[in-house]
Amino acid sequence: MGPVNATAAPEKRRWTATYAETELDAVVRVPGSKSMTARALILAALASGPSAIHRPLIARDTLLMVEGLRAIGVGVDTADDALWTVTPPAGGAFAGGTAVDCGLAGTVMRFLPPVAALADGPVAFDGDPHARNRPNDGVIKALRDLGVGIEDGGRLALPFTVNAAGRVAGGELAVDASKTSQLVSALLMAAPRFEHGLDLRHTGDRPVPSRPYLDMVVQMLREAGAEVDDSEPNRWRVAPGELKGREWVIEPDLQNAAPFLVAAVAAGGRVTVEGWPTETAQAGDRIRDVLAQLGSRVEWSRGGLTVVGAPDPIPVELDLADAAELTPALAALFGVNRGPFTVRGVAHIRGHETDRVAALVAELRGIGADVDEFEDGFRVNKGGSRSGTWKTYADHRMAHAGAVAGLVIPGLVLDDVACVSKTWPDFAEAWERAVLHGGDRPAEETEA
Ligand SMILES: O=C(O)C1=C[C@@H](OP(=O)(O)O)[C@@H](O)[C@H](O)C1
Ligand SMILES: C=C(OP(=O)(O)O)C(=O)O
Repeated sequence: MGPVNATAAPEKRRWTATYAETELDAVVRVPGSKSMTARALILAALASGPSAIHRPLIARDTLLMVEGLRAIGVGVDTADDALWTVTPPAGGAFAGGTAVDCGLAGTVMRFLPPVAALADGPVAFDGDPHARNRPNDGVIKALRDLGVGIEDGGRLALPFTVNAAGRVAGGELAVDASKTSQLVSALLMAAPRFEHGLDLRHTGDRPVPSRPYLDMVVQMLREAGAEVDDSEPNRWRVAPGELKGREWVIEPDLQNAAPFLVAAVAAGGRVTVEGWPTETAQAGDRIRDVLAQLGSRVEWSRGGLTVVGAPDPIPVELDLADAAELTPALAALFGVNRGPFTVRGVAHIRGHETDRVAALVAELRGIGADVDEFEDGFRVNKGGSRSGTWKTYADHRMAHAGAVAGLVIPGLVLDDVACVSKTWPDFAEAWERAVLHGGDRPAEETEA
């Protein structure tokens, strides 16, 4: 079982980031992928029979998804931390007349409404205060275009109610998914249950960000038995049909792993993330190329992926449109005593847990860095090293960034580290273990 009240917004907790007195030598075990767990839960709920999810992520976002599914009549047994079982409602009939708390989870606020649209009555959605500022106009407009009634008080954002009538006709649909790829993932997963399936096009002026997540959803839909044609750019066709209940095995979360690998560069030394998949659709896999580009050694050893940090990382200009969640940790790496460093292509992270471009620029300037802000990114001209308070803005990845900065800046205090509960409640403890005690298995035991 997860901690009590693990779906509530966490109480704030100050934390002095762990300072790295010496080079790192750690082997780290990270929890399951948020994105795979969320998709497995949704596909299992839509399936015609029960499913099992091995090594699910147990964190606020996925527990909110579980609660949301339970609210519409899905049976989810979470008693065993290593294996969740999901039982769809009899006849696939989701229950209306209920409410869903999205917390701050993009996956919940986007993935669940199209499923709720199949329920037999209204389903109300709301979330944390900042969740109301996150872009959700795409989901609301798409469901309206599909003939589903939505009450949103004209806000085109949370809170809103899906006035479900038990069926969605489906068919052709055009959306602008430039603010979030999750809009496409959400519609594709529910599509096999639409009477005519879905012929979805992205017609926005800007590209869909975070594209590996679309490969992930297509792959998982096919594994569940759906017929998906994604052969044309910006178009996805999903045939109506049954989704099968099945066994899902969740990979380690590579976005949560990334700051640990970045730490090997920031503090020097080597860090291994156990069980890194050799083939994956996870966007976080991009960190391998990025760290190699900076001059680090990246190799398969010690039961996972090992990074030996570049002593003098090469300044880079990165387009992180496809893997933008890597931005905070990399910004902290170059923002302390280093630079130049440029990230572009990440305008959409202004709509993440906080405006991450603005937040990173503010916190890097707070430690004395010279930074230019652009609409779609920023440039660190010269890093800083002033200690003080690093604000996290209720954003787990801002906490990860503060942890990276604090490896090198003695006494850096994060105003709140509890926000990590969104995807890894024990992040701070795991970080401390990795920096001070060799991580989850002493490295000398794993020498091959
Ligand atoms: O589909 C998913 O599981 C995700 C897609 C991405 O969203 P955006 O496309 O909004 O960046 C990513 O940032 C998020 O953490 C998880
Ligand atoms: C953007 C993120 O989350 P969400 O799924 O809430 O969009 C994230 O985890 O970095």
